[in-house]
Amino acid sequence: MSETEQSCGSCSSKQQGGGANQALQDQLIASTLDKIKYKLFVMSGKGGVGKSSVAVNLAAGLAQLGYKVGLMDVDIHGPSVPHLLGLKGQLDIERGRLLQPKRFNDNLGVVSMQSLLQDDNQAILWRGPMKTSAIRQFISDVQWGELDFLVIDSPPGTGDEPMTVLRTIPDALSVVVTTPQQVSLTDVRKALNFLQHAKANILGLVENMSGLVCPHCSQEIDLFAKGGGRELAESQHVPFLGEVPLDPASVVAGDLGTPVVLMDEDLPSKRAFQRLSATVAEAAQNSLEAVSVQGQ
Ligand SMILES: Nc1ncnc2c1ncn2[C@@H]1O[C@H](COP(=O)(O)OP(=O)(O)OP(=O)(O)O)[C@@H](O)[C@H]1O
Repeated sequence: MSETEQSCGSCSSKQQGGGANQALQDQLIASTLDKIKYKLFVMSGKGGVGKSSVAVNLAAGLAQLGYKVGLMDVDIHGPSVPHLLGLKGQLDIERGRLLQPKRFNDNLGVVSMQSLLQDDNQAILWRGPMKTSAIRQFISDVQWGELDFLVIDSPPGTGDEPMTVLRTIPDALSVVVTTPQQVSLTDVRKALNFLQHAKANILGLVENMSGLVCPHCSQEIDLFAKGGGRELAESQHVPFLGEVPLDPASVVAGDLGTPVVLMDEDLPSKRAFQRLSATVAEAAQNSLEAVSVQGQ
C-alpha cells in the first residue's frame, strides 16, 4: 500500500476546469439541498461505536418505510458504507456532469467519497482545507433529485469533516450515536458540546450495542451495561431516539452487504432499527414543524 497525497476525481476535474467558483458552488449546493426535505447527520464522539451501521440501517429502514432516501458517506479515511451495502466500484465521473448516486434499491441511492478515489487501498493524506473543499464539492456535485431524507455518515469526533458538513448544511438534524460504556458517554458529552457550539440542530441520541441478546436462550445480557445513553440524553436535555442491542447477526449482515434491517429473519437488531427508523422519521417531521411554527 502506498501513501500519497491524492485528489478525488471530482476535484481534479474542477482544477483542470480553472478552479471552483465559491459563489457558484454555494448556489449549486443550495439548489441540491432545497430538494431534500430532511438531512440527517449521523455522528459520534468516539470511533467504533457503530455510527456507520446506524447510518446504513437508518437509511435502509427509512427507505423500507417508503421514503426516498439518499445516503452520503463523507468519511474519507475509513469509509465503511460501500462495504456494509455490498457496493463496489467507482462512481462515474464525467467532466461537467453531476454525479449519479449508486442505486441500492428503488428508494435508496448511495454515494461514498471512497468511490471517487482512484485506488481503494491508498491511504489519503488530506489536510483540513483539502477535506473541506472535497466535502463541499461532493455535496454540490451529486444529483440526488427530490429526496425525503439524506443520511450523512461522517468520521467520528469533532474535526474538519463534521464541521464542514454542519457549515454547509445548516439545517441538518444531528443523530448522535453512543454505546453504554463510560468512555463512549464521556466522548459523546464532548460531541454534544461541539454541536451546541456549532449551533447545530440535535435530533437526539441513539444507544448502540445496548445489551446483548443471547442467540441461544434469547435472554438479554448487559454486556457493556445499558441505559447510559438514555440517562445522558435526559441529563443533557436531548431527546432519546432509541437503543439497538449488540447482535452478532448485525456483523454477519454487514459482511454480506445487506443491512440487518432488511434481513428476512426476525432479529432483535432488525426490530430495533425498524423502531429507530420510525422514531427518527417522526422526530424529523416534528422538528420541521417546530421550526416553521417558530418562524411564523
Ligand atoms: N448493534 C451491533 N451489534 C453487533 N455489532 C455491531 C453493532 N453495531 C456495530 N457493530 C459492529 O461494530 C463494528 C464497528 O461498527 P461501525 O463501522 O458501524 O462503527 P463506526 O462507529 O462507524 O466506526 P468508525 O469509527 O470506524 O467510523 C463493525 O464490525 C460492526 O459490524
